[in-house]
Amino acid sequence: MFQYQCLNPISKVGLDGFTNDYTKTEEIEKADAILVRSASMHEMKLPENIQAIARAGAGVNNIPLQDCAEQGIVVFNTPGANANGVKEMVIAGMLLASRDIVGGVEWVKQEKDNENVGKLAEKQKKQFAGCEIKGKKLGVIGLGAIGAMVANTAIYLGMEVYGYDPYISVDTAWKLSREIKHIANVEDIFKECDYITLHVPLLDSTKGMISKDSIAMMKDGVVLLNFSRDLLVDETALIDALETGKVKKYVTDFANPTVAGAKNTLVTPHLGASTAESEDNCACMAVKELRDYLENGNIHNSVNYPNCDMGICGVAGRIAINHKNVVNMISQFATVLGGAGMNISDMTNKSKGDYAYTLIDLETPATQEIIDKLDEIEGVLKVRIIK
Ligand SMILES: NC(=O)C1=CN([C@@H]2O[C@H](COP(=O)(O)OP(=O)(O)OC[C@H]3O[C@@H](n4cnc5c(N)ncnc54)[C@H](O)[C@@H]3O)[C@@H](O)[C@H]2O)C=CC1
Ligand SMILES: O=C(O)CCC(=O)C(=O)O
Repeated sequence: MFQYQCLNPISKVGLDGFTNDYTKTEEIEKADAILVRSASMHEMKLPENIQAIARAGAGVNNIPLQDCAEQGIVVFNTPGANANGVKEMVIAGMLLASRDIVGGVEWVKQEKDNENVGKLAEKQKKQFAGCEIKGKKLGVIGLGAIGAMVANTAIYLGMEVYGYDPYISVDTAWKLSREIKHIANVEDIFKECDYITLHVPLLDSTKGMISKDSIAMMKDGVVLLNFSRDLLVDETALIDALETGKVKKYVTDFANPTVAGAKNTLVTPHLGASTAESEDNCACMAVKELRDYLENGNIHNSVNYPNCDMGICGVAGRIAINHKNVVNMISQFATVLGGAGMNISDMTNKSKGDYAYTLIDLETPATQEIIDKLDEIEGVLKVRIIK
């Protein structure tokens, strides 16, 4: 039996993927797993009983990944599961920034009691007019699940698309339209593009990537779209650029006091993934990942531990060991198991950065005594009997 806690509302369609062996708890001390969306976990103390955290979404900047890894807690996300939802918001954002659609709608509302509203509209509409996106240059920074979809869709809309991602995955590269121009230097995007959209994770290396200097390189009247995270942009510098008209519009999904009432901003309340489809997709993927980890020890889509798969646990015994990626671990595991007369029938060891994971199938079920001995080995962070 397993217990899980939800730190945010998680789609029922996804939670229905848990079998009767799972129950929901409000007590973190009882939970084996946590499901989370955007709730910040940085100040939370995670008890030893927590085995895994699944972020029903892409961005994991709300989770202390390193601390979790150090506690042997595997953190998952759901790559691509909400990408279409965000892509549709980005396309909407480009259109809303191109004509003053929001201002026009507001104007009509204000004139709701004016019986000449139709006639007046013909006179007033020029103040809300703008341009089309067809033929304009769009720079996409970050060509992962979302960026690739935005780039491909913009091609269909007749835009000239420049794509920049020095770490692009082979899978995503295959999915990109051949009409997208591959940009090797992000400054070319700053200098050339009419619209620039950000689709990178918030990391130390990406924080503040849109700075006073990068804004200075941009074309006058550029539109900046940020559906990734607010800290990617030096928003104080951006507000100055919006005041002068250097940046025509800032479309952002991240409300904060700096941008909420600022001139020429279109701010949405983190709505990118708020569609029934995205919420269901993320929750289904998150639940699947947690179940495979808790029931079989397999890891798929972890952001702090390596992927590892030994299939469904149909053997007599299986143990999972989360440990530091240091020398001599496997021989120590084998010594403990061999010393207890336990024969290893299969084994996988994978590493990711400073952390590693070993799954061991045994011809006999593991005992608590063995687990305690493995736990004593220096560098071992967590040991679990799967079966
Ligand atoms: N507004 C919303 O509701 C949502 C926001 N997001 C945000 O969007 C971000 C991207 O999401 P996905 O596309 O699903 O993630 P992803 O992991 O599929 O793609 C991120 C891409 O950024 C690239 N990248 C990393 N550093 C870079 C750099 N310095 N310059 C250029 N490219 C760089 C990576 O190589 C990768 O291809 C998330 O990390 C999250 O912060 C994601 C989903 C919903
Ligand atoms: O769960 C949400 O609504 C936020 C989605 C998001 O920002 C993400 O997946 O990175």
